[in-house]
Amino acid sequence: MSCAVELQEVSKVYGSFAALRKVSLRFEAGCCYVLLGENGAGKSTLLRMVAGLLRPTYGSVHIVRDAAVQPPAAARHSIGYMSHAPMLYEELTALENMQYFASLYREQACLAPEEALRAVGLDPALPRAVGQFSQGMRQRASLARVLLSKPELLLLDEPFSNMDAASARQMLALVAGLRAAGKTILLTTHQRELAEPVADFLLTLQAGRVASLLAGAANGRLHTRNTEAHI
Ligand SMILES: Nc1ncnc2c1ncn2[C@@H]1O[C@H](COP(=O)(O)OP(=O)(O)OP(=O)(O)O)[C@@H](O)[C@H]1O
Repeated sequence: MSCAVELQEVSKVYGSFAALRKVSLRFEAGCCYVLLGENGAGKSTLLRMVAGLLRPTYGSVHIVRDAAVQPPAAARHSIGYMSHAPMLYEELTALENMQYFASLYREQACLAPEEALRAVGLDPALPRAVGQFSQGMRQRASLARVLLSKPELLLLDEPFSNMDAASARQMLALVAGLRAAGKTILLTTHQRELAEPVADFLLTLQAGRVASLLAGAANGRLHTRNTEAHI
């Protein structure tokens, strides 16, 4: 099962300022959308709204899973949101972090902590605290935390930020693997050239509006759907 997302006439207004203006879009299930746009264009606002962390001032956001159409809050078990901040405990190891977050998913089948770390190429036995990790490792640990709950819809805010080129390529390969596993992915980035190979669609926002929606390099490339995939 995979999630599609529908936005109808969505606006987000702060005081007299509109961060998003009448955005109507459908994000198709199993596709990777790369969200582009200058600082302040509204990318994070859109992602946070799909995650159910922000409510639209006007309009509606719905998550569509098979026949079920739900607001994000009701579909939260299907949604994995990775924010700018890693949201990990710096003094704990990656495994201890995963064990802690897995313990929060009592009513939901989730990945084993070790499995989530291996899925992002981290050694669960690494005795180092996350605070001592490189930015690339930290971001991968953050992705592992998101993958723990086996979300079908992944919302990744700047997953390549502040990384060296090798770490960014590693993260990109992980995103490509998740796409191949049939996840729906919305990711924001300022690095268009880097992300384009995994994009089914490139969505550019400008001052809170959709400026363009173009086919990306991965568009039409068959997904190697792997129903056995755990990620
Ligand atoms: N809580 C808030 N109160 C007031 N204005 C806000 C709030 N959150 C966001 N904004 C404004 O809304 C606009 C869109 O912000 P958003 O973070 O979505 O942009 P972005 O495209 O993700 O930018 P960046 O690439 O810098 O992360 C910005 O002008 C921002 O200052």
